[in-house]
Amino acid sequence: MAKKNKVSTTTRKQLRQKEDDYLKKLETQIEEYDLDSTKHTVFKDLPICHQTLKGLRDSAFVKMTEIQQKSIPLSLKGHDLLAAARTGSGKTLAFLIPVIEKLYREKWTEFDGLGALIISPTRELAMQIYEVLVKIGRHSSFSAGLVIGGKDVKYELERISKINILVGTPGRILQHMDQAVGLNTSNVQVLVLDEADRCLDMGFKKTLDAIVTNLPPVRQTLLFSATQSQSLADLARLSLTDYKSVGTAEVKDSANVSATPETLEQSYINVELPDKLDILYSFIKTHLKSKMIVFLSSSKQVHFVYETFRKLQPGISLMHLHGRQKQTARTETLDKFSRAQHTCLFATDVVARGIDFPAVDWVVQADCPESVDTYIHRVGRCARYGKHGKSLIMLTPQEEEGFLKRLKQRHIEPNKLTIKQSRKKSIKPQLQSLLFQDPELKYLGQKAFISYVRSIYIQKDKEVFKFDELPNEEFANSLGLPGAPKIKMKGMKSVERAKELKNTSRQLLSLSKANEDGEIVDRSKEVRTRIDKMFDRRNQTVLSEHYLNITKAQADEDEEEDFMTMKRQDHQIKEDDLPQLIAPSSKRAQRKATSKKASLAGKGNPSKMVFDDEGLAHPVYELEGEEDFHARGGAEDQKDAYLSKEAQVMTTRDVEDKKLAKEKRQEKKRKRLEALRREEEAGADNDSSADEAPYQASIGTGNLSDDMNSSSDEESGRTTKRVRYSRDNASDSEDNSNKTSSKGRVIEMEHPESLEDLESLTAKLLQG
Ligand SMILES: Nc1ncnc2c1ncn2[C@@H]1O[C@H](COP(=O)(O)OP(=O)(O)OP(=O)(O)O)[C@@H](O)[C@H]1O
Repeated sequence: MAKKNKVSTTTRKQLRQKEDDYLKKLETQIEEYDLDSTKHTVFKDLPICHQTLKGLRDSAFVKMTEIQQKSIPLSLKGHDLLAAARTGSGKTLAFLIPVIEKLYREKWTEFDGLGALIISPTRELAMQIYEVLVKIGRHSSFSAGLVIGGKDVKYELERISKINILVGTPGRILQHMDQAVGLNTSNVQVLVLDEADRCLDMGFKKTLDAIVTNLPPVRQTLLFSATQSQSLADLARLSLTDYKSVGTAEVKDSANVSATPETLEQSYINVELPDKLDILYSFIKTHLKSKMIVFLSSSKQVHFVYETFRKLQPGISLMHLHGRQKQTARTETLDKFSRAQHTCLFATDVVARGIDFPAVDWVVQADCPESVDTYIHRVGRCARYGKHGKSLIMLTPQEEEGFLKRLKQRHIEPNKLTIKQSRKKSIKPQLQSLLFQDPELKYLGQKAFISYVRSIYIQKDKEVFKFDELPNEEFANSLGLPGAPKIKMKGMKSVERAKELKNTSRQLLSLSKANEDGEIVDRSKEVRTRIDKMFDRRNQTVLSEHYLNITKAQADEDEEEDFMTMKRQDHQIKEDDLPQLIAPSSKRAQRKATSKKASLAGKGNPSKMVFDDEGLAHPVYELEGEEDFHARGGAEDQKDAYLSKEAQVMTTRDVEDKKLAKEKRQEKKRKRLEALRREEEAGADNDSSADEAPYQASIGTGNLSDDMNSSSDEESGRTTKRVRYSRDNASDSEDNSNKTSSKGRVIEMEHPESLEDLESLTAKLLQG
């Protein structure tokens, strides 16, 4: 046994030695590795471990892409890196391989905690990176974890301490850093930012800074992106000092090099904004055998186009994906779209970056992107890894010149396409009819309109996006809306901004038929059809429902319209016409407002009015036997006589009513006593005097006393509790015919075991 142990110890020592030798050899190979990328074209040439090589081979990765050839050796040598390469050129592997290798060479184990942190700006991208990591790292012994928003944070918390390589979105990673006791970041060896320019931009600045302050200053940092826009100051935040750049010059602005894939065929069409949906629909109809992504500027746009096009049934499966969907729905769509052959996905820029959808034929940018970078990322969803792909961007006449100029500066020159009029189909009537039938759709349309207008308004590049020139009314009609929703700007901070908005708000105000003083122009003389009116009515309901129910949750949902509110132009009603709907603020005042008594108070005594044949109202005495009445004299003269006569009648009636009520009461009590007597007789046989545990309960207004007993009914085989019911009821004391004293009168009942028992007991008591 001892010998065996000795052998195994020796073997272990030998193994360790062998491993150390292997690691030393790897280190030497890395040091001596020739950085001339043309010399090494396959992964096998790289100084990386067997396990990683096997993982790559199993995943059918054999030949390296250009960015991989250039960047992996540098990363292996331990340099910080700023790498840029076209979309779909294999950047994911370019950073994952060095991460795995670094931990391998450091002999990382699960007890060493977190060794590498990979940050991605979107959940979808993080998921994808994680999948590739699991694929190529399947023969390694590290543990990997994915932390993204929308997932169960508690579940993640429990496991996070054992993770060696963590992939996630900035917000969720920081949340874990704040919450997870087990997440020790003091040992992190490598930090990776995928889509670095996005991670570094203002939206993520604070979060990223907070994450970085939790990391050790001595570490390797790798930044990857298809576009590079960050300043040196941004890089300094990440303590990138002596870093190497790969491919950044090409991507940025070197002469004649476009940042888009060479295999991508790019085109554009000039489309008037109100024709956009017609063209989009016609495009989809003529590309039914394609897999395409249609980019729109906002979630609301996506939602609206998806819902309406779905109803129009173009003949291809439709999907939609945007950031306001639940994570499960997003993941499901992502998965479905990846697997589908012919399909159309309407999406926001949430999938513009990094997502590797297989075999996408077309990328259609229905709304102009905010920048050339976004354009590059969007079109990069097709033509990936050397495959062929096509892109189409729709530019309005206002956007065309400016955006083409921007593209040209980055050496992107899409071909102009024209639309065959014969293939163009107008869907405006269908949209109008759909929105007319479905108020929810109409509501979506209004939201889509507003979010589009807003998206144009907030764009920084005013040479491309001209808010003032938007054909609002026509655009609204093209969405199927009867008119442009009125948009009220909020939060205008600077005078300049206010000035800028003056023209446009005037334009919008004129649409709402109100003059500059805010007076409503009389629309009664306009010719309005029955359908117009119905439309208005429905619309009112929809809006009121949504706007009256705005809660905090909804406010979150509507954050996009933070500085805008919507008011339908044809909803303007003069304030005088409206009933007072101002809600009282205090609870007391609210109670008062809803109390009938309070609402009648202060209105004086009510007087009954009767309407004559002409519909005129009269006090009741005026119309009683009208002719006789007038024969007896004027109304004022007869008023007092009439009132005293009526008072006499009422007194007589009152006496009769009281008498009748007393008789009814006596009859009821007589019946009740009879029933009680019958019950007492029937209950005498089963009575038990055995003391049992007290039982407390209360039913209705009667009190069950503490001396309630329960007994066991052995015959029936179930526990039957008997309760002594002592009633102290004021009405009983009035009853002189009752010989039993009302106080302490005992009614013995079966204690209710079930709800039915309870109900029957209540019924019995009430009867009694
Ligand atoms: N060496 C390789 N051999 C074969 N296929 C590869 C190789 N490297 C990457 N790929 C494939 O190329 C596609 C694009 O890779 P990846 O998603 O890493 O691109 P990317 O440069 O990160 O793109 P983006 O800029 O859009 O994020 C993926 O399907 C990936 O599997």
